[in-house]
Amino acid sequence: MQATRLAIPDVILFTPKLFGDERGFFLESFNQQCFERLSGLRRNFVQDNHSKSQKGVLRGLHYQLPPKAQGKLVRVVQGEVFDVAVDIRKSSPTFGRWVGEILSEENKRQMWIPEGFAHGFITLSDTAEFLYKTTDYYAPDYERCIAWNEPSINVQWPCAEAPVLSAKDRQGLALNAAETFD
Ligand SMILES: Cc1cn([C@H]2C[C@H](O)[C@@H](COP(=O)(O)OP(=O)(O)O[C@H]3O[C@@H](C)C(=O)[C@@H](O)[C@H]3O)O2)c(=O)[nH]c1=O
Repeated sequence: MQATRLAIPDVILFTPKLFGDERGFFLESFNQQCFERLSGLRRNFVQDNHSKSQKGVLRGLHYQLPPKAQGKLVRVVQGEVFDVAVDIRKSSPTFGRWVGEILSEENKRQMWIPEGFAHGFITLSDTAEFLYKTTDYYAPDYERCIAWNEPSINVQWPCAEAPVLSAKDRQGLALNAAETFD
């Protein structure tokens, strides 16, 4: 496993070591010791999630507030997405800034989205299956959504047409109206 810190260095891109042979391939999709060594963090992942999306579907920008904040370790096992993390920690020098990376079946990369970040992705392939581990349980009362197209964040989503959104995501808040992290 190789780790690269992104322009917001608390967000980490992991590239697993791939063992290919005539049967196919093998990789370690999660190894607690490697995660701790490469990130310098100790986290207890308690939930695994799996979603499938059609092309043009955008899910985000989502987060849970403390005491139910979630760190997320995300990856794609089928298809391709553009995955985005937005720093919403008020005390951070990069508050309101975003980073984005392509995650795909092909590159097998994983992104660590720490607590204190809003997260979203857009599906670039016909379909995409998205898997992620979280450091706390789903808690709908603490769940919040910032609008995917919040102008002050200005994520450069790689899509020409209007994305497909859930009813909830169409109600995403402006950054200055959203509860964020102290
Ligand atoms: C996220 C989640 C949803 N659900 C249910 C609630 C709802 O009926 C259905 C679909 O939920 P949503 O529309 O919120 O799913 P989705 O839009 O895929 O939400 C996810 O988006 C990405 C970007 C994230 O970062 C995740 O943390 C999560 O917020 O699944 C759970 O039971 N457990 C969960 O952990």
